[in-house]
Amino acid sequence: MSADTQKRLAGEAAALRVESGMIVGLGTGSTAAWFVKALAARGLSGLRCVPTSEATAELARELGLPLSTLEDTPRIDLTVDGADEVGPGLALIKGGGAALLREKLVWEASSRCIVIADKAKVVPVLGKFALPIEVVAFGHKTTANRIADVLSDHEIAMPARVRTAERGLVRTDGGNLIYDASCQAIHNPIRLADDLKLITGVVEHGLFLDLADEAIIGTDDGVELLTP
Ligand SMILES: O=C[C@H](O)[C@H](O)[C@H](O)COP(=O)(O)O
Repeated sequence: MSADTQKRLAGEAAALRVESGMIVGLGTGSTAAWFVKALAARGLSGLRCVPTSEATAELARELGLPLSTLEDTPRIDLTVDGADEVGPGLALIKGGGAALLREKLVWEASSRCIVIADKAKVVPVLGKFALPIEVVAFGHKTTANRIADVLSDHEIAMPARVRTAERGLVRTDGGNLIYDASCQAIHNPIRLADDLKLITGVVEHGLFLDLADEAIIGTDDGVELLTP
């Protein structure tokens, strides 16, 4: 079974957790898109959906899901979102699609968060997937030097690299830049998360710790449920 089919199964299973009248946080990425499609197909009444990116907002709009904002609906009942890695205790790396800041704001405003992923995303130790770090553009090279110092304190030798695409530096929906830190193994995610947050110029990082209440993992045999 392909990774995409596993993502679809996870997205469809998560859509069944949504009830009419809920305020729902919509994640970003290819897995979250399956959830958005499955949710729209259910045709539930009274939903209000808070998207975590412009891309998700556009998809939800096309599918006729009623959109809201964190300003208008600051308390969210349930958020469903993908992840780049799902580690022990449902510690996550997110931000491969550069949406980590809005995602974290929506996750933290949610009573319940479900992460959905294909089986290959489940890892024994976080860090094979490069950790995204969102940085303000002003002085970003100076900020990158400070990030390198923190990484080196964590025995991570490779400095983080600014994310680029065909048209130059990748900008987030908020206009910031992304640095990707190739960590290989993050032995103390809590301390790394704290240390990165202390750097002026770092807006957010992709470590989502203690936020996911449940994981729905698509596998070749259906879905597997994980709890922290
Ligand atoms: O910024 C993007 C998000 O954190 C995504 O949820 C994450 O990158 C997973 O994306 P995908 O489902 O496409 O693998």
